Amino acid sequence: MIEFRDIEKRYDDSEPAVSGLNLRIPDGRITVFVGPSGCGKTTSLRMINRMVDPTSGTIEVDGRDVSRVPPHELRRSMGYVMQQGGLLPHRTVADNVATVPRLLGAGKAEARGRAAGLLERVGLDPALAGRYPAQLSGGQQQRVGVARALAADPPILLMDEPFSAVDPVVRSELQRELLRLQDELSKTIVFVTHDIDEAVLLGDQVAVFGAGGVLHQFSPPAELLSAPANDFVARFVGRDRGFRALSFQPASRIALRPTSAYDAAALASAPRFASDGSLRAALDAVLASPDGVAVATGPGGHDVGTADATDVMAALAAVRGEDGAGRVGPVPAPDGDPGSDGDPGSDGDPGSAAAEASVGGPAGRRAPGGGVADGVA
Ligand SMILES: Nc1ncnc2c1ncn2[C@@H]1O[C@H](COP(=O)(O)OP(=O)(O)OP(=O)(O)O)[C@@H](O)[C@H]1O
Repeated sequence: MIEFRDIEKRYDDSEPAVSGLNLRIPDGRITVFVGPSGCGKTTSLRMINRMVDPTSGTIEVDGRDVSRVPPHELRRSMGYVMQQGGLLPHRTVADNVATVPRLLGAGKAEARGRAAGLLERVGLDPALAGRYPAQLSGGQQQRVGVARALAADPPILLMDEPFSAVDPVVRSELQRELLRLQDELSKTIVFVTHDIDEAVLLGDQVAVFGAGGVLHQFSPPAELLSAPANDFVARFVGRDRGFRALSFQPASRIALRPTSAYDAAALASAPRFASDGSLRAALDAVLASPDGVAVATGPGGHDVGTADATDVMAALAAVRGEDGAGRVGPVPAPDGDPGSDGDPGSDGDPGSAAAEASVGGPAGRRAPGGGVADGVA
């Protein structure tokens, strides 16, 4: 576990970059730091591996105060991926990745073999291994950056806006790839972004920062969407948070109709959604259907029933009727902010409801069957 205790960081006499930060980052999960520009996300991330030292307070990793650990030793246990990949321009892709095992004492052949395995793992075409970074696309460079960060097999991965410089399609691919990798590797990942959609998609836990490096909320994404801690978080999450929250409700709540009730020809071309996916993906399929009817598929890909908008809304109404964590909405509109665009700028509300920074219960990242990954992209 990574624990921030009463952390403050001041670079100079101006407003603190981070203030009063108390946070416990769980092992084996993805924790996302999100917030508008300049709110201390990168500073907080860099204090974990001592690229930046706090002005006061302590950070512990597995109970060890990081200020007592030599930075080079600390960084061996933490991979770091930055926005531009941070690759060495005069070394080939394979050498960029093999450098880390070489530094850790592996022989040349072993390091090369490990690099090839890692590049395959992050989905990079082996034919690109001999190229130089400048000969790769932005998305390919980021894959190499992730492979390099994983080369020492560190338990912790720090990722600073790793996908922000690539186009939306590649970004979505990289996000899915990261979730797939994480299912295999279960690293403790701390991921910085200013994009709330990315935070909600990737995070098991999401920390929302505001002006002056104040933490406003630390919650699983479903809770962030259904119960923002204050007006600042509500504005940051955006007006369509109710729709986004559908990503966390299972499509299995829909009472499906038999496929035999519909015209076979219309059925063949109707959009599909996974019956074990999310309500959001189901609603999307229904809305995309010319006839307003979508077909649910089972785990083997075969058709198991159909649904229309009424069926999806009935499932939603059932969810909304329930108490507790399954709540989708409604969420009270933030005072005086009828037209939020999801980016509250720097007009945070540091004095409002204190951020709850303890880590509770199991994370609720995705609806059963990984439906969110499809639904949010
Ligand atoms: N080396 C530095 N010297 C002085 N001030 C700094 C330094 N690094 C960051 N800051 C200031 O600290 C504050 C927080 O910066 P930080 O980079 O942590 O924010 P951020 O939330 O990651 O922003 P962005 O999303 O724009 O990357 C900002 O006001 C920034 O100007």
